[in-house]
Amino acid sequence: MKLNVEQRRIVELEPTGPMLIKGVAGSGKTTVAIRRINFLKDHYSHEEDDRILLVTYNKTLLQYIKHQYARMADADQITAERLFSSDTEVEILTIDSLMFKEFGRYQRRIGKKLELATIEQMHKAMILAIHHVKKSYPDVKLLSPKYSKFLLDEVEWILACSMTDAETYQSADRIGRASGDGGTPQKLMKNSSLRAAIFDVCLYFREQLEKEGLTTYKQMNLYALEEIRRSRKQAYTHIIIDESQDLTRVQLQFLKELYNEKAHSSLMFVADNTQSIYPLSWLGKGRPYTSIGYDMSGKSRTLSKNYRTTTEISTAAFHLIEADESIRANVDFVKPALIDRHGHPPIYRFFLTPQQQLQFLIDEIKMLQNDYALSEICVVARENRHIESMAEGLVHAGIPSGILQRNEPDFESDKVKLVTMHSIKGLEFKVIFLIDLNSGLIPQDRYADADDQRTLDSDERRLLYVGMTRANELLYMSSVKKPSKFIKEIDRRHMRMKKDASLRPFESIPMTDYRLTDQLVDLHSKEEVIRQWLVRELQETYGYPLELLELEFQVQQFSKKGYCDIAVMVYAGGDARPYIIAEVKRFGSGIEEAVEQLKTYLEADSRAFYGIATDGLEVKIIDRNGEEVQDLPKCRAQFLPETKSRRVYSNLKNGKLYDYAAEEDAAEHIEVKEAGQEVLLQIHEKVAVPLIGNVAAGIPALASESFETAYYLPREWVLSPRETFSLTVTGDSMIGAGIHKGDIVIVHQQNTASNGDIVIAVIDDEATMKKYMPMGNEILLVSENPEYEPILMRSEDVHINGRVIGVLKK
Ligand SMILES: Nc1ncnc2c1ncn2[C@@H]1O[C@H](COP(=O)(O)OP(=O)(O)OP(=O)(O)O)[C@@H](O)[C@H]1O
Repeated sequence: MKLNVEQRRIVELEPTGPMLIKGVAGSGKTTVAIRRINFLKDHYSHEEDDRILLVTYNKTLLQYIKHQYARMADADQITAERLFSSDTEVEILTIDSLMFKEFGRYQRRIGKKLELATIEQMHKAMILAIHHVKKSYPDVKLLSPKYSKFLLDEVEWILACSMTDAETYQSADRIGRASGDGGTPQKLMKNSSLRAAIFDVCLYFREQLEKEGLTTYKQMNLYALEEIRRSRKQAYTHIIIDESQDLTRVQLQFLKELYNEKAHSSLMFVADNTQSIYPLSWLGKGRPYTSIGYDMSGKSRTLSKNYRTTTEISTAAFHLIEADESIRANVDFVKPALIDRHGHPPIYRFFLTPQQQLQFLIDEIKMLQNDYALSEICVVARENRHIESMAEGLVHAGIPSGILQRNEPDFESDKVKLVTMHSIKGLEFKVIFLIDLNSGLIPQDRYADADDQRTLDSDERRLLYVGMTRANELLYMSSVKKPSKFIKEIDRRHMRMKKDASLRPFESIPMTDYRLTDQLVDLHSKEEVIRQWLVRELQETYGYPLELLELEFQVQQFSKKGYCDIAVMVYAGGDARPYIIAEVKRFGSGIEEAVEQLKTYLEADSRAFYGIATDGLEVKIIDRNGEEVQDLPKCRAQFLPETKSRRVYSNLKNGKLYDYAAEEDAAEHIEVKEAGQEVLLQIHEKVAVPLIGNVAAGIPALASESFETAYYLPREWVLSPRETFSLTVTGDSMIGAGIHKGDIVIVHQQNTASNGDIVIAVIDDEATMKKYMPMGNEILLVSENPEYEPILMRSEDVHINGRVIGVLKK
């Protein structure tokens, strides 16, 4: 794999103490972290005691890194072999294993063995603590067994933040913390008797456990920190901390103690706060690095290109994040930059029962097996119980499946993997099924207090974002009974109902937006909701103008008359005939009957080609032989009453717009008018401009060969016919300049450009269309779309492929 310019620069950064690498999901943070190890080893690890540590968040991630490297090409494998050989100079370890080792030393030193308390033991100690402290704080309502769960959580947080004295807790900002379980009305004010009481609970709780020879995971970390501080064993010259946004304060302090600061040492925090999913994490909540003793000003680098997923999946995932101001306001928030890698938009399905969802997965996985190994498919749910029951269902249906174990994850065997959203962090699969995205389950419905629930919603939203951004190629999402409110926040335009079909998921349309109402008898019928959705889909997604749609279209079946719910009429030889017919049923009522009805209509009227039956939940498309087909055809120009293809030509050479029409079958027959004028322009000479591909592919080296499609333009619109080509626009980075996906850009092949030109530029072997703005030795490539950040590049890293001189717009 070839790193991009920014990634390479980070790998080769000169070590200057603490530094921060911020990046969006899939931007290569882990990749960069691993590559950097060898760079440090080769150039900044020359003293005898120099050692390098890469810390991963958990064992799954550690195993995953090993697994990924084992599958890489030769050059990378050499990297891997160097890393995973029994090399005393480099260690790749989980934060837990590091701390557990130190905890062991602590126990040996004090000569006492401490066991991890079970949930029940912790609960018991908490109840004792509540009763004990209540005596001193009789007025504090929170001191009640009813709130033991919340108090336990708060105590864990106090310990995780190493607040070892009451004053620190009294003045702490409880960023991202709820104020109480079950809708406790009090907010936990600073310097209050409430906080004093909670801190006493914390002390007494620890005492109780210790008496029993017990400890908690968070307390164990504190012991480890105490031990490392005693031994002052600064063991590593370079430390790279992956997923640092999820570490607790104690864990961060612990790593700081391991850092052996020298003139050539480095401490690299690799983070993405948008993926911070643990409520006890310290930096992920937006706290500054100064809170752990580091000033990162001028020491941070950003990776914003998501290489893992397609633009379609990234866009849908980002919609979730965009809807939450508190996530975007985080100091270290990085807006993802989209890359020109396109694929299938996420598929969303809604089901009435878990059995329907299971059946859908079974059918879909069986179909996917033609293109994917089972090990490339992963099913992800919010809760363990959902993956357990899904695993059982899949195995029962004969699909080899297994839950990915945290400690010993099996990535190799050819089985569908199942995992929770928390555990999939850092991993990736070609196909992801996110199941049970149900109301009340994600986000969990835990607090009556609106502020508390909002805080929890943000955490849960990030969790779903993590899940969505794990997919390399295909993302499925599904809900049962009632969809999660997050689903509604993802614009339907970014989702599909079915694989390889353009149909978007069902959405209920308000009656005020109903279309073709003049053809309706009963606006209130239950089927109408479904029909209106399908009308909109036929119009917006498939491009059939409303004038072509007829409702209650009459089909003559011998002596009987039938009426199909929608007919899409097309023109052929001047006459309109039905082309697609549709039957709709009440939401969720099944489509078998509708499919049978369609078949008889298609038999009766041999002019119709396709039928579509749907109840909003299920959809089936058939051809006139009754065979199932993947999708409906989109509207084509020849379906319309006229046969000319009409476009607008925006001539960037003179800034004028023209109405442009070409015959569908004889492209050289063109008519051109200045926009809005009646008079046709005289065309003395025409040139054929070949369509050689799309913008993402750029202009190939041998662009002078003959190509199938060409657009004919007046000679004066181009500069030099032999160096003029056309490309289809694939992305939406220039919508502000009126250039949209599907438009055709006319490009003059050239290697230079002037300020303000729209150019096809190649960066890292990838072509892209941008506005060109030179700035000294660097070049600013600007998108005309606020969603995309400008890219500043060194001139030598940018290759100009051509200049856009005109746009043929639909
Ligand atoms: N320059 C590149 N070219 C092609 N693929 C890349 C490049 N950089 C990274 N990738 C690929 O993108 C995917 C994501 O990389 P990686 O896991 O390192 O990202 P990350 O930022 O750590 O992701 P996350 O935070 O979401 O876990 C991997 O499949 C990796 O191989």
